[in-house]
Amino acid sequence: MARIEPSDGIDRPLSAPAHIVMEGVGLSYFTLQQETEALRDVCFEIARGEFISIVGPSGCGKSTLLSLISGMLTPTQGSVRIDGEEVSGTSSKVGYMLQHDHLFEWRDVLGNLTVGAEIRRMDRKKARAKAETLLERYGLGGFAGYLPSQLSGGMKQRVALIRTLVAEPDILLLDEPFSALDYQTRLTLQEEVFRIIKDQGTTAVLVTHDLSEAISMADRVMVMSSRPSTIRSVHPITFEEGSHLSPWDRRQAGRYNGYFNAIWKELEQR
Ligand SMILES: Nc1ncnc2c1ncn2[C@@H]1O[C@H](COP(=O)(O)OP(=O)(O)OP(=O)(O)O)[C@@H](O)[C@H]1O
Repeated sequence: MARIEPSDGIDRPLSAPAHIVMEGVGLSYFTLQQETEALRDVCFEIARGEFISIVGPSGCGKSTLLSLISGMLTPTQGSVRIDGEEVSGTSSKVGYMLQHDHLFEWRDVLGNLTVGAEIRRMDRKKARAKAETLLERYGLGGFAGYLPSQLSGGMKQRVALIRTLVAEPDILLLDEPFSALDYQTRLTLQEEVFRIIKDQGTTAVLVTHDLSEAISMADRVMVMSSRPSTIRSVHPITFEEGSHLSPWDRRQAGRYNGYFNAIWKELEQR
């Protein structure tokens, strides 16, 4: 029987330089009626090019964590740094992919891909050329003139990913990007998105409720506790068969079930 590496849940120092660092991060939401403490004393480092999955109970603060990395939220305590610099506001270096594609229905695929460049008043020609190259590379070459309503759900999510990549982000934040898709499309897109991220060497942080997705895509899986949430444990995911197995191959690999059972038990304990 295949053995899995023991994981004591303790985060180890990175072997590569840190790309994203959170130190003592706390985040509370304030409304007229109440204060909601979402995160407390969150500390972690993510290396450049690393793929991290975040799992945890519903409402524990996973999306909040991504918003802090993206600069859409500012921590109430502690600091968030990217490449050693304190995050202050949003940046085109950080891309976001969400559960729903949020494509503009009245713009064709190419128009959707270049909208970010237009808003940021970047070179339109350059953005258009980049968009066309990416469409070609990722199998949507013939669809530049299609409207979103003429595409399948999986194709629309692929366009949403390409739209993010046009800005050449260093960091990709993925907030349940496959959860609205049917099972077969979800598996196919996981394969494609994984390959694209590895091709580009992008640092990726995936929030998901699907433990199988978390384990099959990530270098490390972070488990969050319930609210006020902190990082409960970190599980490095390694396979004897090699480090560049696709998500599909990882699911068939010997250590996969061991990881699944260990993390599932933790999630059950809350
Ligand atoms: N804008 C807001 N104002 C007040 N409270 C908020 C706001 N956004 C989130 N919260 C609260 O903060 C907590 C964390 O929310 P968040 O969306 O980050 O959790 P999550 O782990 O991503 O949830 P889920 O797994 O259900 O998607 C929740 O209790 C939520 O109700």
